[in-house]
Amino acid sequence: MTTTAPWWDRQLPSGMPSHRYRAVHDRVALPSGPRSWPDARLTAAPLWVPVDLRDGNQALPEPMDPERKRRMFELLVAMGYKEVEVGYPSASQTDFDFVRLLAGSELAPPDVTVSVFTAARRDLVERTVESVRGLRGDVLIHLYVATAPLWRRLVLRRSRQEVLELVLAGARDVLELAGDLPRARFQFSPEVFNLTEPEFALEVCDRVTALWEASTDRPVVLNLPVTVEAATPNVYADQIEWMHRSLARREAVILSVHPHNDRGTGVACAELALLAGAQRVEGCVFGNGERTGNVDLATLALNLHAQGVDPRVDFSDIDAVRRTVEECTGIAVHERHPYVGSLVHSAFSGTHQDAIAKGFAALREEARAAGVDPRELAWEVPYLPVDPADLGRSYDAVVRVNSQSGKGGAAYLLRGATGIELPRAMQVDYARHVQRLADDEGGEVDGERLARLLHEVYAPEGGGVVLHGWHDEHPLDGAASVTVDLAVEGERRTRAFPGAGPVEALVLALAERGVALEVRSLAQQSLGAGSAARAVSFLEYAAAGTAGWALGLDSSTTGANLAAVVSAARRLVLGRAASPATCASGSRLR
Ligand SMILES: CC(=O)SCCNC(=O)CCNC(=O)[C@H](O)C(C)(C)COP(=O)(O)OP(=O)(O)OC[C@H]1O[C@@H](n2cnc3c(N)ncnc32)[C@H](O)[C@@H]1OP(=O)(O)O
Ligand SMILES: CC(C)C(=O)C(=O)O
Repeated sequence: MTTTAPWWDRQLPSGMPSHRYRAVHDRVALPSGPRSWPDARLTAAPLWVPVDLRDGNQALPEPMDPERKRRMFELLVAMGYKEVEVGYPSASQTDFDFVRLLAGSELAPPDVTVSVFTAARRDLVERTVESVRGLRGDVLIHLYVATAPLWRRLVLRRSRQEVLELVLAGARDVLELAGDLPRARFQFSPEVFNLTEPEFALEVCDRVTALWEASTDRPVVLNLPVTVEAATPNVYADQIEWMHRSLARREAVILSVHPHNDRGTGVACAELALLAGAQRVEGCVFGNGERTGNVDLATLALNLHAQGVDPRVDFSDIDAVRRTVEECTGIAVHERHPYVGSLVHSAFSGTHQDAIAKGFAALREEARAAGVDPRELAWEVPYLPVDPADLGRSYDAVVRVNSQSGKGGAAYLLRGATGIELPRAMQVDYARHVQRLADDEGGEVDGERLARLLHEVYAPEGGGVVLHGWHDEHPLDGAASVTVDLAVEGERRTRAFPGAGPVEALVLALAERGVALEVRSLAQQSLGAGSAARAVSFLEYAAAGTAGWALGLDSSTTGANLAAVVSAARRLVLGRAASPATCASGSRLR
């Protein structure tokens, strides 16, 4: 195969020392075998195990104090997690005390399994077992030993055989010290599984499950971690599928994964591992953990939700979850974090806003036609993979306006802030003003500012045009007429216009005073209901080679129409003052 780059690829060697690294395939060869994960589908949530209180906690610059541990635990339980790794009780007094707190209180419900972590050292196992005595529910004693060659050579300084013996000695200690605890089960993790020779990982795991006599009544958790992510997720999927097919006592094993996120593909690793036969996932709620973190349980759960699969944990108030996690870890969740970031349901760009607004309108219309709440309908809104309302978010932040936005976004936000639905052609004109404002002021334009802008542009004050009053007369023996009491630039006159309607009369009165305009279209909308109802009029006018829009608001539709004509006249007068050639903010007629 040639390595010559095609003509369209002009990238040059970077000069970075990439030659110092070796691909995982060159370090750990996976035995070939059948592979079914590429065709599998995720149809059910796995057993989730948050390790925020252990793996997440050990990675914090300032580990959680007892109060924060407690809050995190309560949150996890309230969200519906049924197995929680609560600490490394032999490693710190805080962790030991926390497990004792759980044992001596009602904090851990009986249906929640409490998992505790230990290395393979007898004194550490002893202390671990001491910590869990008296717990009401199931207990999982989680033993780990690194099995990968680099760790064997540099960290443990033991041969393969010696590492196997270390594991078995630890497993014997666990069995001896905790085997008689009524509700204890065991877990083993060959740490750095992903960089361990598969046959060795298999041998170690099979020896442990044999020693612990794994059975369907007392299954053993085999947790195969991506301790340091080092390969593309398909490699991990192959490793998991091979283990899944090769393990002895498979029916007595709960196959678990524990991906880290060094390559940024922890979520992909977990998902592909589930396709490949894993049944349980360890991770942290928003991906806290060593280096780039543990796999993000929120993303995994909500990825399922967004595919129509019940995640079996509750993220319906995701911001409350985020606040607690942030307070407990002291680490802020990024604005672009999947599902939970403050910006992830917001669209600033015009085409996205347009599409989202159309999606919402279609949903509203479908719901209206079917006589149901929109939340009962299948979610199909472009650019929004999930309904923000499912996560306890309002729609307020969905569309946000800045200089990248278009007419759809501005109109959408204005509608939310004022209830006013601009006619489509007026949206185009208004968007130009919004764009100018966003460019001039920089940053974001909120709904309140959009409402002010609407009034400033389309219903300006001043211009010397004041409609003091009007009335119509319908004499029984004569022609109807409308009388208009109008001031233009300080000069007030009252005049009757026989045969004219109110709008026409006002237009004629203005023309007499040198403010000529032609009404091209007039549309109305009512705002609110009952005695508080108000009418809004949208007037499109032409005058002296220009066209423009004006807005009128009043308690009656006629009053709103007349107010819109006054607004148009003011715009013309103000525009003349600003520039004799063009009308203020109006567009020239072609
Ligand atoms: C991938 C993971 O997340 S693993 C979990 C990591 N978590 C933590 O380390 C948090 C808490 N840890 C601690 O507080 C400490 O490491 C303790 C209390 C457990 C042990 O402390 P120390 O006895 O001082 O050992 P220290 O941490 O310096 O070094 C680890 C020792 O354990 C050995 N070791 C490492 N893993 C294991 C294991 N799974 N089983 C047995 N021994 C192990 C190392 O080879 C090293 O031994 P050495 O001192 O003979 O070289
Ligand atoms: C030992 C296991 C579970 C672990 O924390 C890891 O490998 O990251």
